[in-house]
This record gives sequence, C-alpha cells and structure tokens, in this order.
Amino acid sequence: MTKSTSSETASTDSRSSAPAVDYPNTFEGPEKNLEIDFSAGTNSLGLRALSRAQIDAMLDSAKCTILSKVSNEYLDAYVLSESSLFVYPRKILIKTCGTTTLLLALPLISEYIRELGMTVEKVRYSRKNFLLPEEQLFPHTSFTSEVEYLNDFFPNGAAHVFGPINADHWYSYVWDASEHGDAMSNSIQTHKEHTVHILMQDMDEDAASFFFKRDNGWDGAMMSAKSGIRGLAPNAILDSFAFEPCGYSMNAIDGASYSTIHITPESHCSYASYETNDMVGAYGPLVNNVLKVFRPAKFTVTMSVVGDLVMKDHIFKKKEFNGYKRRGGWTQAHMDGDITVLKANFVIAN
Ligand SMILES: C[S@@+](CC[C@H](N)C(=O)[O-])C[C@H]1O[C@@H](n2cnc3c(N)ncnc32)[C@H](O)[C@@H]1O
Repeated sequence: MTKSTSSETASTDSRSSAPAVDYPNTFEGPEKNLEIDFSAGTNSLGLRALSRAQIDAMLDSAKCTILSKVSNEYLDAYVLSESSLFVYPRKILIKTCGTTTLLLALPLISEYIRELGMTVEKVRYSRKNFLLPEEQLFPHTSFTSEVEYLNDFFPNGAAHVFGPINADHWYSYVWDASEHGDAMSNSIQTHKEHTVHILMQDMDEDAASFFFKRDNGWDGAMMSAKSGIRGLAPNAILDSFAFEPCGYSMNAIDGASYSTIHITPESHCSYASYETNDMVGAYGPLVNNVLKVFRPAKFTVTMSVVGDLVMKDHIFKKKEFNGYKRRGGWTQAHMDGDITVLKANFVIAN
C-alpha cells in the first residue's frame, strides 16, 4: 500500500474525487504489463519447464509472490500478490501493480531463456499513467527510465505514448527481433494475438461493495458469483482471490485464452482492470458486459494486435458507447513487429 500526493502528469488527476493527500493508503491499481514471445528452444515444454523456484526468484525481483495457480494443456496461470502471471511454452505475460518492479525480472528471464536455448522474438511493455508516480521504484520512476532499462536488453525498441498526456494515457514499448536483422523463425504460436485491456476508474459504489471481504466475509469464488464476474467467463477454469480487508484478483483460462480481472474497490482510488486475449471479434458486447459489472465513471480501452486487426465493431471509433462518450479522440499506431496498438478514453454521459 502506498501513500502520496500527486499523479503522473501534473494536470492529470486520475480520480474524480479529492486529491490523494486527503486519503492515506492510496493503492496504485494501474498495472505494468510485460509480454514476451520466444523462439522454440531445446525443451519441448518451453517456458513451462521452469521450476517453481525459478519462477519464485523471478517474481521476487519484481517484488511480488504467487498466491495460487491453475493450468490447462496450453498455459499456467498464476494469481500474484500484485496481479497475474501467464506462462505459455513460448510466451510469458506478467502484470503487476502497486510499487512492484516488474522490469527487474528481466535479468532472470534472460538467464532462464538462455538455459532453455530460446531467444526473444517480440517484446511488449505497456502501462497506463500512474496515480502516484513519485511512489514508484527504479526503473519505473518514469517512462523514459523504463525505456532506457528495456533498451539495455532489447536495443532500439519503439516507445510511444497513446492519448492525451494531460489526461489518461497509455505508454507502449515494442521490440521485434525481425526488425533488427535477426533470422528468427515465424513459427506457429499456440496463443492468440489480440490483447484487450479495459481500465476502469471511479467504480459505482454498489458494484465496488462486492469486493470488501471485511464487510461480507466472502471468499474470491463468492465475490465472482455475486458480482457477475463468473458470467464473464462461464466456461473457464476460474481462479479468484479475495484480499483482506478488500480487493480482488482473478485469472480465467479457457483453452488457449485467458482473461484476468483485478479490483481496487477503495472509493478514493477505485480501479478495476479487465484483460483478455480471447479473440471475440465483436468487442463491443464484451466491453459492455464488463462495464455492467463495474459501472465505472470512466474507462480506457486499449488493444494490442499482432498481424491483422480483426474487429467487427470498431469500438475505438465510436463517439458514444452504451451511456459513455469518448473523450480525447482515439489513437492508433502501427509499430514494429507488425503490431498495432489502439487506445481511447470514455467517460459516463450524464
Ligand atoms: C486486488 S489487488 C490488485 C491490484 C489491481 N492491479 C487493481 O488495482 O485492480 C489490489 C487491491 O487489494 C488490496 N490489497 C490488500 N492487501 C493487499 C496486498 N497484500 N497486496 C496487494 N493488494 C492488496 C488493495 O488495497 C487493493 O484494494
């Protein structure tokens, strides 16, 4: 838990309520996201051959720990003390919030993949602007510092900022081996390649009330059922965790697809994130179903796509969306590695 006073961009207050200085224990909900794709290596299990001790050590560098794990034939999904980790044979996704030091996991990741005879093919690092940037630790003290750190591992990655820098914005760093002349194979991956993030702020207080363990005594499974979260992934293996006194995290896996939700329900810094790589094609109904659970005053939606953009309803282009209006336009950039990133902010229409 952290306590501080200001937000990342001087004029950006990510909360609609009073400044954080009035509220001790503001939690930094917005997560750092690292997604790395690898070439095939010497072990057919790929990254899934890593031992628990190796994964624990990697997460220790990032300042978080494993709370639980579920698996299927495609991936291992871990709920962490600060968000989630997904491990596929040739892909790792780590998502951490608070004042974690996600990028400090890179030295150990590099060591592990050398041992497995793998090489890095694609790197994506992204995050929303922080509520309390001055609380962050090296190298997360600024996006410039994060990019410098990433560049030590992946020379000359492309760093972009999406959206208005004086409002909610999205930082994205992409590195692709093929852009650097390496002869990497374009081998078939077992995972999907559209990643959607819905980052919601100022949650409706009734919706947030489901996630206070101290008040209702529920465990994660009960919170999932009562809040409507279970209905977002009805057929998935769902692994949920209720924090004390409040807060909720869950991973859901369904075949090669994952979805993950993390909730900070405290009213002065309320935040909920939803992320999935499930390629539903029509993203409007998905976004709408997620919004119905949390009823936020505002949300940011981002998408990272490798290859062709497949979107039946271009939600980023919508000026109005089910009771919300778009604010600050929408942004799309085609980056290295045939990666397209899109981002838009929406606020509730009164
Ligand atoms: C569920 S965790 C995941 C954070 C996620 N990125 C988010 O903000 O939605 C954050 C919530 O759990 C609460 N919490 C309680 N104990 C915690 C712990 N040991 N580590 C992280 N969060 C904790 C925080 O106050 C916050 O409400």
